[in-house]
Amino acid sequence: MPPRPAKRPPTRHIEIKICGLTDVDAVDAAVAAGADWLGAVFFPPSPRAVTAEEAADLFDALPDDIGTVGLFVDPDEALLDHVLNHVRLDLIQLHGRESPERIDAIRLDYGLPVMKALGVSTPADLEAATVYADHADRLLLDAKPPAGSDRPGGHATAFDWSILAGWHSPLPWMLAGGLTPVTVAEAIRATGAPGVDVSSGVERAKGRKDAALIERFCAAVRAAEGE
Ligand SMILES: O=C(O)c1ccccc1N[C@@H]1O[C@H](COP(=O)(O)O)[C@@H](O)[C@H]1O
Repeated sequence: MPPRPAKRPPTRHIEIKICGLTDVDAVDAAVAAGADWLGAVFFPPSPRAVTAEEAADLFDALPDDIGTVGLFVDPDEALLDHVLNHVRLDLIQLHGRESPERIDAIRLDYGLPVMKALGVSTPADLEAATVYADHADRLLLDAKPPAGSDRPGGHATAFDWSILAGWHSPLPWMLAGGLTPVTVAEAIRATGAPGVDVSSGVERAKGRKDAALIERFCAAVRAAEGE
């Protein structure tokens, strides 16, 4: 019998962030599926918003190798103080119009790394990455919100990934915006993203995560790692 071809081991680890978690079943599904980061949204207009107390319940018993992310939009001190007094966060995601100086202040005050979200629709938008390079720890590239929206992300829309051709990020980065279990492998191939972030694409209804979709999303990423 001819020898069975050796299974190709993954050549890299692509970080997976599941964002906008609101219930313990989805948290358990994300952990079981091998997510690296779990995100909670602290922005009241979002259909995925949780209170600090709810996030503490979701995140308190996580394995040590899973990172927790708090998503904020132009947060003031009162909100950051309140959340960080209740929840163990490993990373602060800033998804608003925070300036480089504001990010410096938040990093200094709270002693946590910051991932700055940048809205992308044209190549010129990538210039912002350089502006934030010496201020943030990570970048998140997301589609811009539709005009008139009450929130700057979580709209299940992707941007044109070809914009990233030849782009070299000055910081570790993640790709976001409209990713799904069906599209994420192609997104990784097209952009070379070292990390991916999903919210809407693993929901059965707005704000309601689906364990099977989380499992399928993570499996698609892990399969793409070996390509
Ligand atoms: O999810 C939200 O409601 C949200 C609100 C305010 C800022 C960002 C938000 N979501 C983040 O946007 C990206 C992309 O999300 P999607 O996969 O396209 O739904 C991701 O980081 C979400 O957590």
